[in-house]
Amino acid sequence: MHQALGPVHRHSIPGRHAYPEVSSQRFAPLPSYPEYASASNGVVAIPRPKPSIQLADIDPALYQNEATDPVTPRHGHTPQLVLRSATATANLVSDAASSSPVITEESESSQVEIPEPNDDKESIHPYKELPSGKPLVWSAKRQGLCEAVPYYRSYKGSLYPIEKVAAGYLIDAETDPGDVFDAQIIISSVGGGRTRDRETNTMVRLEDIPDDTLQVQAFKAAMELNRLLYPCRPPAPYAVLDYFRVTDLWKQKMVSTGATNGYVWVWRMRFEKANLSTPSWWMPAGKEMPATADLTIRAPVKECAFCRQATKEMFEVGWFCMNQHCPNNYTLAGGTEVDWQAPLKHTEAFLNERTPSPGSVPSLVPEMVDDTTLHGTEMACRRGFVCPLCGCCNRRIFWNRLVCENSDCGWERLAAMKPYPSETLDQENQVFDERTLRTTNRNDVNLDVVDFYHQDIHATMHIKQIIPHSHSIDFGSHIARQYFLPDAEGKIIGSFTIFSATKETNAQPGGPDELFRNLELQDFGLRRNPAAVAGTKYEGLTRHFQMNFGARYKFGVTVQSKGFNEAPAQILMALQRLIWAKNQAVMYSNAFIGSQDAATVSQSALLGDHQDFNELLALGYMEEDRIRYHDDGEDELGPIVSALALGSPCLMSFRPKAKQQFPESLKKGSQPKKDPKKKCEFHDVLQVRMKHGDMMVMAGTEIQKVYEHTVIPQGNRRFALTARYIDPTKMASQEDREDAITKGAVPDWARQFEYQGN
Ligand SMILES: O=C(O)CCC(=O)C(=O)O
Repeated sequence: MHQALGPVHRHSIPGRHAYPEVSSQRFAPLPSYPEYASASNGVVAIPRPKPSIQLADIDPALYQNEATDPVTPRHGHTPQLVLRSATATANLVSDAASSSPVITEESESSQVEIPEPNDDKESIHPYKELPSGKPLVWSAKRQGLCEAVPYYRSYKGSLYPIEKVAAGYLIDAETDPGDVFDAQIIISSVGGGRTRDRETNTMVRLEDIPDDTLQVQAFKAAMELNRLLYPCRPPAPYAVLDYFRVTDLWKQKMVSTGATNGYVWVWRMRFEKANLSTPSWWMPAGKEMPATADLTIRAPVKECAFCRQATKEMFEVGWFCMNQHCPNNYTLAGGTEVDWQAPLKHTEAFLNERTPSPGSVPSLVPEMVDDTTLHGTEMACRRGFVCPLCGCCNRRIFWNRLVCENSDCGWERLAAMKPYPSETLDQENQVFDERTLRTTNRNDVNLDVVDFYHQDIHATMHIKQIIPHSHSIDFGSHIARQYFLPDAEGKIIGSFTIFSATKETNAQPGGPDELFRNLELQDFGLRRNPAAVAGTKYEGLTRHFQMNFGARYKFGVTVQSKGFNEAPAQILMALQRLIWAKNQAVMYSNAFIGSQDAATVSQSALLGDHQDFNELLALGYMEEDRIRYHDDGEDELGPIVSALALGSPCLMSFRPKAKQQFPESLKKGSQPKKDPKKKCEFHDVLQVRMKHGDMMVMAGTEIQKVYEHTVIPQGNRRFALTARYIDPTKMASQEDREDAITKGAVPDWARQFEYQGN
């Protein structure tokens, strides 16, 4: 039986260990709140290794094509197209074979060496010649390419479309017979449609490339709009070739040993370099560059007598209709069937056709952002950049420095933060409030909280059937709302408490305002760290910046760490506030849980004596940064995690982990058919707004086992200072244990910051 609870009034702080008075709340039904994880778009990914570790805070864009999100062209660039990469030329047929681009020597634009790629390139092209030049823009990491250039932001798949028009293209690692890679012409197939053959370990085609794929449509659009297209290739794992245009797009029969009739229909395309008068760096030294383009050469176009469809004569065997649905397709003039099993060689006329210059061709090198009018955490600053010295595509790794990732280069520039204006923070809060209020009204959520305090739509959304118990506690300095989270059987496993600070609390000396204003301008070590496949070209950096203090916190990401005795005073001030919040949250949580029927409570929910925090992880978020669903459930962690929020507001959401047996009705969509092992995700059961100065406490080890949480900032500059206890006795080595004890000890001078909730 759960007891009925009466309202509590402001400024009533209950006595220690007494069961506090609490306010009961009505709960609204499951709201249809927005989903933040975007769905996959069905673009077929080029083959690549799976990340070796699964991590919650890896940049989500790595595993979903950014192009699936609504994309607006940035920097006002003409959409372009990119071609790729290390293995692309392995089987290029025809006259391109001996002249395919490979390793580079020196760039005209730079005296800095492009480092030797550390992937498989050399073993694939050992016989090929060095190229005559160097790319202006190149990248050792796919994430670097995607973050630094506006024309290729596709983390998955080979195509980068902008508003459904092909803008950048990565030449597929796999090739088809008839592919051409020349100084000015590239002929290739639309990506995707291949499957790995287990016996031969090669990629084979088993299915037609459908006409309505995103890729085919995007290339059609690019061709119709006469857009400039953009390929890229070795010598670096990713190297930008130049602007290209799609001149032809057609469907061709390709041999397939797996297909029932022995072939599949594949979309093919011909790219032509936009600026025909500039050298193509990827051509081997000594290879003659094409003479002035002859714009009069044209391959004849003929109409089929059966289907009336016009087809260009592009193969040496002669003209034939290429309409897949025409009864006369693949039949030569004399009635002989075209031998589609033999590689079809393109005619000289088709290869030598040239299109008149499009006029000015934009620069391949995006301009460095002029940040003089920015504050430093806006997206324009957060994006990567192309090194002005060596052309390397760089990710924004450090909070307030731009550093070229090419270790042979050394280019570096300070990117000092400017104070984030209070008015902008107010605006962010206002927008967030309005949005939340709309959702609140729409879903009739938590109205009693609004009514109760008449001032604060905290708009916590939760599902009444799942979280039936919550209460509010007024500390004067903070209003706390405490939610009791159950497991799938309904037993309480712990609590989540959010302490909302008043403006006066924030403004106190040593309070959140002062902490934020100090931390935002300091370099206290924040940086992004590899969260997946570190060291490879698929390495993914986290979507936020980290620095650890106190005992080392070992989770999937290796974060640099300093002892508390080396931490800035602001970190230790925050730590003391978090210790206060922890103690209050645990006291009230224990009081409520202790009052419940023992059968309805999990044993671990009631927390006995616990250690103070010995670790604090600082996270910095710039525009659009976030932390994905994850738990804080590492074995060495104590049962309580607490965080102080500074700066822009955020939304924190909890959902049961996919393996949990919560009601089916709580699931999003139905079981994925393609992958029966993949569990369906649950809806969020609790969403809480956290604003500047607020603190949250998660209490109970099982919470981390049953639920996962995500935090999505709603503005451009936010810090989260999250404290935990890391148990040295559970650490693997004596060295780690000693290190944790030394680094996790709070220095005596920090006792002056002890916080009493005032
Ligand atoms: O408040 C935040 O930004 C995220 C904190 C968090 O989820 C964590 O550190 O585990």
